[in-house]
Amino acid sequence: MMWKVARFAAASLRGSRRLSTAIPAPSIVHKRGADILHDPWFNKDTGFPLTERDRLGLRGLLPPRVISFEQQYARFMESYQSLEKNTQGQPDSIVSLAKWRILNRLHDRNETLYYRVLIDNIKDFAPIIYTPTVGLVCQNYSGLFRRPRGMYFSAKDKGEMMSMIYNWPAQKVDMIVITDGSRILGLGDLGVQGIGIPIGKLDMYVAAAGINPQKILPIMLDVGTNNQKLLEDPLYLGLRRPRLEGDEYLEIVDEFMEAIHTRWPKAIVQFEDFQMKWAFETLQRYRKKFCMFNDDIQGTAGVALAGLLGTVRTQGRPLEDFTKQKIVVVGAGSAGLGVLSMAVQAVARMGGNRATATNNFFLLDKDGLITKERKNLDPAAAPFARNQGDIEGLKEGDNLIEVIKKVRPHVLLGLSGVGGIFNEEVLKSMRESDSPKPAIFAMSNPTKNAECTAIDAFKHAGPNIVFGSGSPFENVDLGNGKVGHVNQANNMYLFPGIGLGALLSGARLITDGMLQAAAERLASYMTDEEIQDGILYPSVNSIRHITAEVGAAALRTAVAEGLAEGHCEVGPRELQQMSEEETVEYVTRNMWFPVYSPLVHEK
Ligand SMILES: NC(=O)c1ccc[n+]([C@@H]2O[C@H](COP(=O)([O-])OP(=O)(O)OC[C@H]3O[C@@H](n4cnc5c(N)ncnc54)[C@H](O)[C@@H]3O)[C@@H](O)[C@H]2O)c1
Ligand SMILES: O=C(O)C[C@H](O)C(=O)O
Ligand SMILES: [Mg+2]
Repeated sequence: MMWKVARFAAASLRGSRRLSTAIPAPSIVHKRGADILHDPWFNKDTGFPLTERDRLGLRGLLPPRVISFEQQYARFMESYQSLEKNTQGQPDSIVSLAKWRILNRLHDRNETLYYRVLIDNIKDFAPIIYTPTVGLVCQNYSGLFRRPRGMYFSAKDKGEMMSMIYNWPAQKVDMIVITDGSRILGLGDLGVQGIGIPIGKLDMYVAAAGINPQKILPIMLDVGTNNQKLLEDPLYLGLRRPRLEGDEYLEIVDEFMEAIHTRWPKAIVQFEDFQMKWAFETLQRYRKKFCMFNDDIQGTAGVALAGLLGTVRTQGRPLEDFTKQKIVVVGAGSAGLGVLSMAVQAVARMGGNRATATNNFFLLDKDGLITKERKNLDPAAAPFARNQGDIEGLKEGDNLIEVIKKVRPHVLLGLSGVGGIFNEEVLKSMRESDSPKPAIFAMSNPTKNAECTAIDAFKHAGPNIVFGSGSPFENVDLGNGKVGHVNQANNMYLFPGIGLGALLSGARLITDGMLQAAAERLASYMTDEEIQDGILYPSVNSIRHITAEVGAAALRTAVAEGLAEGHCEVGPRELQQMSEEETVEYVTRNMWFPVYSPLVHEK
């Protein structure tokens, strides 16, 4: 990694705001003296100018020299580099956690500097503050816990949430990510320790969508855990009781949603990492009432759809040929079913027959191929259940190898949470695919839960595959100067834009139309040349630009569907009059960018 101050300057210029050269607008602070130094929203560490030190009662509380933002930035990056050097050769988990700690300490102390280093170095830092390290952080939460972040609502707070919500110190909240910790990545039920996920997702909201960090709120809904190990751990920080079920569970979520919308009626709520039954139930329950979405079902679906459409393009075929792609999905959970539902909508939009849209889809769960013969067939999976024998020899419960051999799919997509399930034999069988460029998506997280590694995919399935994974892998050297490109098929390419588009349009709801528009914009982002090289998604380095485009697409659809009520001083009529280009400009202009703003004290 090359860290240079020059890079800081270049990266800083990329943000649109800085081009105005204007002095940043002042921030109002209601504190004075040491209280400011202990508030990461306002703290500038040694960066407080002398006049500000005088005005805010800070004189004498800091060493006399004023250090510039650039110097503070360079100093942090040097510490980070040293840590990288000093931990060389140590196990990955130790190194990743050490990196997470140093970033987290900065986060706790000085948010402006933290978000600036995050934005400027997003490709290197996303794997630390987000997937995959965030999974490790959740697993080790009790030991890592120093300071709380976000809010915790537990089953014990029933009847109190309406008043508790006013304990949050910020006046305004725009973006909320909530989990109940019941399905954290592919790591299962982690109870209260799942709070790391909303924190990581919201960091991506700040980095990618420019949501102001003073207006984000990570939420943990602690309704107990069924993880026996945690229940027996004396240091476990959550409720030590089995999970609430049925109406008791829903009453808690209902109360939370009412409380949130009483205090912040326009806040957007993203549901994250709920076990499947509650993921679907809460989505159905709230999506017509509140501005909310479920990222695992809907965000994932859009990213996968963009990847599937890109796959069609890699084969040099027109997009409409998507209707002819044979797709095997491994994992019939919230994510897998979300992907197939969106794929059906895409087929219908391309003029395909909705009734026959599922003809080319094959769905497996832990018991193998799902057919109509399945005993206790889950109603959510029923639309994708095959008829036995509609491809020769295909039958209920066929294992993955049998399905691949009989179907010869164009795409193999894993959302099972089972690491290594695309083993050598499975990958080799993809060589018989009917596609000249078979696609393999190992979308489960974190890294050890990925269905296969990138190296194994190219090694066993062949160098001409297209590859995507939920967690990041290095590109693969295929020899002779050829590179096997690794796409990070992760919902981070969509959820920030969906949330931002909803926020800036003032959408009452998040509709299928908005989600489709977001996915289609992502799908069309790549050039034909990139697609030919197997590159389906843009570099994480350009995530702000992608998010602006995706956000604008969602916003325009909200306007077209008559759902946009406007945001701040921009009303629905003005939104309606904006051209496509102006919408993107409007979205970009509204992204928060971390700079030290002058602090003005008000009682
Ligand atoms: N890349 C992304 O953006 C993204 C987004 C969402 C979820 N995910 C990942 O997808 C995984 C699943 O998430 P989910 O919410 O759908 O979980 P889930 O628990 O709802 O579903 C998991 C599904 O996998 C099936 N399964 C388990 N073992 C299997 C096996 N051996 N063979 C075939 N199927 C098997 C289960 O029967 C179930 O249908 C997680 O690892 C999660 O991290 C990735
Ligand atoms: O969190 C991620 O990286 C993607 C996704 O939401 C998941 O649950 O795995
Ligand atoms: Mg998730």
